[in-house]
Amino acid sequence: MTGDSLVVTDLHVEFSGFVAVGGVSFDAHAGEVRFLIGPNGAGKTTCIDAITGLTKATGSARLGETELLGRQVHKIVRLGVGRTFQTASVFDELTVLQNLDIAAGRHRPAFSLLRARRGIDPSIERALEETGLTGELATPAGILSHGQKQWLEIAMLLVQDAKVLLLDEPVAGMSQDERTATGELLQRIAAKRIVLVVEHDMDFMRRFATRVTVLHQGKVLSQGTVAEVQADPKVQEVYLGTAGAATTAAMSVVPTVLDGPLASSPGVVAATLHGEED
Ligand SMILES: Nc1ncnc2c1ncn2[C@@H]1O[C@H](COP(=O)(O)OP(=O)(O)OP(=O)(O)O)[C@@H](O)[C@H]1O
Repeated sequence: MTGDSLVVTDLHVEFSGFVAVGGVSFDAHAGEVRFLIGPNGAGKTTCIDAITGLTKATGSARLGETELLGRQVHKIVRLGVGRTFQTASVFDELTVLQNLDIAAGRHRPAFSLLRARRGIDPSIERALEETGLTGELATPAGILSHGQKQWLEIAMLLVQDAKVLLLDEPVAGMSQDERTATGELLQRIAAKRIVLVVEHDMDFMRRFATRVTVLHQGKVLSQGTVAEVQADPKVQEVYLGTAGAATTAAMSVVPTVLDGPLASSPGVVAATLHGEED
C-alpha cells in the first residue's frame, strides 16, 4: 500500500437535508502544499470533518489503497491522518515537552513513556527541530505566542508520525513573520507527507500553495495551480460578478486576511485572489 496520496471522490455531506458538500473531488500528494479555499460556508471544514470521520459522508476518501469513509475517528487517526482545528487544542498548563510526551505516548506502552521522560524521545527531538520549538521545551504551552501554539499542534502530529496533516486555518491571527515561518514549515513537512491547508488568507495561499481547490457553495468551482485558479473565468465570474475590473481595483485596499463577515463577500475574495498585497 502506498499512503502517498489522498484521493477524495464525489464527497457528499448533508445536514438535515441541507447539502453542505455536494460531490467534491480533489486529491493531495506528498511533496506539495495543497490548499482548499473558498468563502465562509463553502464546505471546507466539512470536507476535513468528513475525511477524519467526525461527520458522516458518502463518496470516497482514500489514503493510498485504504478507504477512510465509514471508519471510526480513532481508527482514522491510527492510519496516520492528523488534523488541527481553527483554535489550537494544546494543554496550556503543561510544558511543550509534556504536550509532546502525551502526543507520542498515545502510540507507546506506559513503560516507554516513562523512559522518554528521562531523556527526550528522538521523535520529539525531530519534531521540535522541524517546528523550531527546541528552545521552548520547558515553556508552558499557555504562554507560547499564537504562532508557536499552532506549531506545537503540528509538532504533536509529527511525533504521532502523521502521514496526512489537515490544517484548518493554521495562520489565522498570526503576525506576518509567523505566517512566513509557518509557510516555510509547511513546505518542509510536505516534502514527505500529505499536507492539506484550509485557509482564508489569500496572500498566504499565493505564496505557499502548490495546488489549490476553490470551493463555492459545497462544490468545486476551480482547481489547479495558483496561476490557473486566478485566471479561471469561473472564479472571476462567481467572485467578481459583473463589476469586473472596477471591483478588483476598488478592493485592492482590502486586507488579504479574510475573516468574519468580510470573508463571505465574493468581491473581497476575488480581489485578494488577484494578488494585491497588504
Ligand atoms: N453540524 C452542522 N449542522 C448544520 N449545518 C452545518 C453543520 N456544520 C456546517 N454546517 C453548514 O454547512 C456549510 C459549510 O460549512 P463549513 O464550516 O464546512 O464551511 P467553511 O467553508 O469551512 O466555512 P468557514 O470558512 O466559515 O469555516 C455552512 O452552511 C454551515 O452552516
